[in-house]
Amino acid sequence: MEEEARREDHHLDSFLAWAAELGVTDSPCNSMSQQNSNRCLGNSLVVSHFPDAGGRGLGAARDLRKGELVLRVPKAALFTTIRLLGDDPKLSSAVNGHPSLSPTQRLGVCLLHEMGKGRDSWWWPYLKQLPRGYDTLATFSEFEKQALQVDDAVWTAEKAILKAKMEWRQAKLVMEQLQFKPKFRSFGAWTWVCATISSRTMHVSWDEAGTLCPVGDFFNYAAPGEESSGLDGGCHTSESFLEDGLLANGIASDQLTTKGLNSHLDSFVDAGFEDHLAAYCFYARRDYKKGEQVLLAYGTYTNLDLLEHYGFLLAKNLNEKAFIPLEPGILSLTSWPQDSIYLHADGKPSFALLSALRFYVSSPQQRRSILHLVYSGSQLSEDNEINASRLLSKKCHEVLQSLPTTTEEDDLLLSVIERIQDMNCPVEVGKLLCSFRGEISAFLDGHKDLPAAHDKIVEFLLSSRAKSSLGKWKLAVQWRRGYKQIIADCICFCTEVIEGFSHQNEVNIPEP
Ligand SMILES: C[S@@+](CC[C@H](N)C(=O)[O-])C[C@H]1O[C@@H](n2cnc3c(N)ncnc32)[C@H](O)[C@@H]1O
Repeated sequence: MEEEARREDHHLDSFLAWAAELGVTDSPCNSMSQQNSNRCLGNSLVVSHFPDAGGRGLGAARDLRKGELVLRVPKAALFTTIRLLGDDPKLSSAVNGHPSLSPTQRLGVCLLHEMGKGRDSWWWPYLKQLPRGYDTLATFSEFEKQALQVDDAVWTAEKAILKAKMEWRQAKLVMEQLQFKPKFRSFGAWTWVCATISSRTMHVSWDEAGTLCPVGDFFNYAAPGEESSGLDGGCHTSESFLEDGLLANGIASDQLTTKGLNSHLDSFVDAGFEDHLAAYCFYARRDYKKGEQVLLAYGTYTNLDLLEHYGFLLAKNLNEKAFIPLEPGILSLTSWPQDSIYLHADGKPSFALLSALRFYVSSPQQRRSILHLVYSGSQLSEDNEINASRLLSKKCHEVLQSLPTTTEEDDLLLSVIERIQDMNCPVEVGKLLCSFRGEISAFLDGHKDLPAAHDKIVEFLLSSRAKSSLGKWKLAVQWRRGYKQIIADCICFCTEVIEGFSHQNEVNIPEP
């Protein structure tokens, strides 16, 4: 174990030295300090481990101020399709010979081609830093997918898997033509490459697939808007650094100082490629104390989005939404787009959902005259509000009853999964297996090739294959647990609304 950690540290040091040679730096523009250093970090950022927020990430090497430029990754260090094809005429002619490939497929083929070169690749120090496995939905097995329980989520996973399979079949032709070794043209390799691209690329204007950005891709995620509830309260970030660069917002490089940026913070984006500096630039979204993790807002995502594209979810996600099945009658009466009809993270119905319910429970004779009130979000009457809340509560109860496990069962399951994940002693795993056979049986049934003997099952539960699957199973259970919590909170919200009206009526009853 120690030997492995030492090896990883050594690889990281070599990578940071390699990046420094390419001009990657966390020093201010025009600073000479980096010239004496064989590492690209240390002035503003350090690589650290944040077990509860993304694992490896970048911490503040000193106190940082909101808007400070904290990292520059020059174009020469960006892993893009154009660069890779430009460096390799054979690769270029093969990839360009398949014009139907999407930008992501093209980048995927380039990345697998480079991986296939192993140590001979110029990019090897960087490639060694990429994760070996991912937990994105496209990598979920049938069992892990079904563990999501909610139809919408299972379907999202199914679509992600089907998309990866389709893209792989198309890309396989060019990978065969380039004589990739079987390991690098397998479906497993393709899901790895898709997850790498989906979770690590950054937006550039010249390629829809984006760019891999060495060192820049060490930043972990915090949802946009969180910084305003943190230290400073005033910074509005735009949607995502995947979307827009600072210069796209019209800021010239000579303004790239904290002071210059502050006047532009209303349209603040924490990262983007800047033509003037020919570099990908990263900015502090808020003030940071030395040692704190410096985070980026990759975009505004629900937990299912995060799981699909990045393979993780947030315990507290203000952008979380829960969609509940509603009969077509409710949906067809309004013109709200379907994706605006959901429950917020705190269980309250979205504006569109509440309006749709108010309209649905109103009498057909009334509907024409109240339409403008419905669209403006007004309450229509006490009865209407109570009926809308009753209907929503009923729908939520139906959803919870239709799911195979309760939140309490999910909590127990999560604690069992965590205990197995933490164990490395066969005797302890054996005991846990005896105590929680019921909970674990679905997981074991999901691994069809497993021998029935107790000691073989224990051996399997301690294997890296089981650990990877346990990690995905846990994510699926955490996701459905969060979904059920929102539904339960919505039931409480509806009860409060209904009780609020009866309480008002009691107060208003005139004295006899
Ligand atoms: C761009 S990379 C960030 C660096 C990554 N931790 C690494 O070691 O290379 C994005 C990945 O980091 C992890 N990650 C980022 N932010 C996270 C967070 N807030 N919580 C958990 N995992 C996170 C996810 O695995 C995600 O796919």
